[in-house]
Amino acid sequence: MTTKSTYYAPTGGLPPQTQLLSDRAIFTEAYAIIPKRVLTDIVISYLPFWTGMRMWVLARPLSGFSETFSQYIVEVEPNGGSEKPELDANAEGVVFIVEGEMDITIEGEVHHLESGGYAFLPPGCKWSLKNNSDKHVKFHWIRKAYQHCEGVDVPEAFVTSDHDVEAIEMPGTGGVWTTTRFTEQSDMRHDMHVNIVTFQPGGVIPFDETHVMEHGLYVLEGKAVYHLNGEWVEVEAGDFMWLRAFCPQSCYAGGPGPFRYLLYKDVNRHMPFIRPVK
Ligand SMILES: NC(=O)N[C@H](N)C(=O)O
Repeated sequence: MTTKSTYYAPTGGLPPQTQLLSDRAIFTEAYAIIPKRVLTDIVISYLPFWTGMRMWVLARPLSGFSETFSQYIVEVEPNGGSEKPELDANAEGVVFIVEGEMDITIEGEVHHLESGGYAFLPPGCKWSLKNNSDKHVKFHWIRKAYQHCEGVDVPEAFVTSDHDVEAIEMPGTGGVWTTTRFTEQSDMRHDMHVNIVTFQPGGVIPFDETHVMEHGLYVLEGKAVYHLNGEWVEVEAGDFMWLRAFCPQSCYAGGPGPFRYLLYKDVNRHMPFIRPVK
């Protein structure tokens, strides 16, 4: 299936001086909302061994105990990139392009990724990245410490695109709620899923899902009201939601177009054993 999508990609700079001060940035014990207008020059970060890049950190483990992932939006200038993007040998990652194009080299093979392009990078994978185009490229980079499991292989790297993977209807929803799955749910090599969830206008999660798995949700397109831990929050393209384990969640897609988000979820593992069994 080939359909072109336009994703929200932040612009940086500062909001105009005329902007109202009312804001929807929220941080509670169960969730955080980072609205798109918070993604300004004030919150820019950089990383070692990168050139011509800046990034917005959307999520990272806070307590060092129960949170599983970090998520960045990375902007790379023409000719920018990194020969040593990942410094942690046990980190796996997903890269998802929201604007522009770039080349990613994985184990010596060069792949050209455009908007909607998706790369899975397993732990220990050798990869590098370069923007060979004449425009900025922007992408999400989601990272997690891989949970090895004796007898289960580490998954291999792959490259695909939102445009090449068919969205699957959630049972009984008549197609108003679909999920684009980039890995098979039954593939036990994977301990994280980064999928795209799409609701057509009026589509709903009709009950407060409550589960131990964490989420990062970045709104790629459209708008909705999300019900988070008993509170209604309006969200739109460019907003980020960080949901801690157990945060009750449901939503209502407001239209007029589809409501789509990139969804991180930790899956397929026992909870970590903190102490070895004697
Ligand atoms: N908020 C969500 O989209 N949650 C998903 N249904 C999920 O947990 O897979």
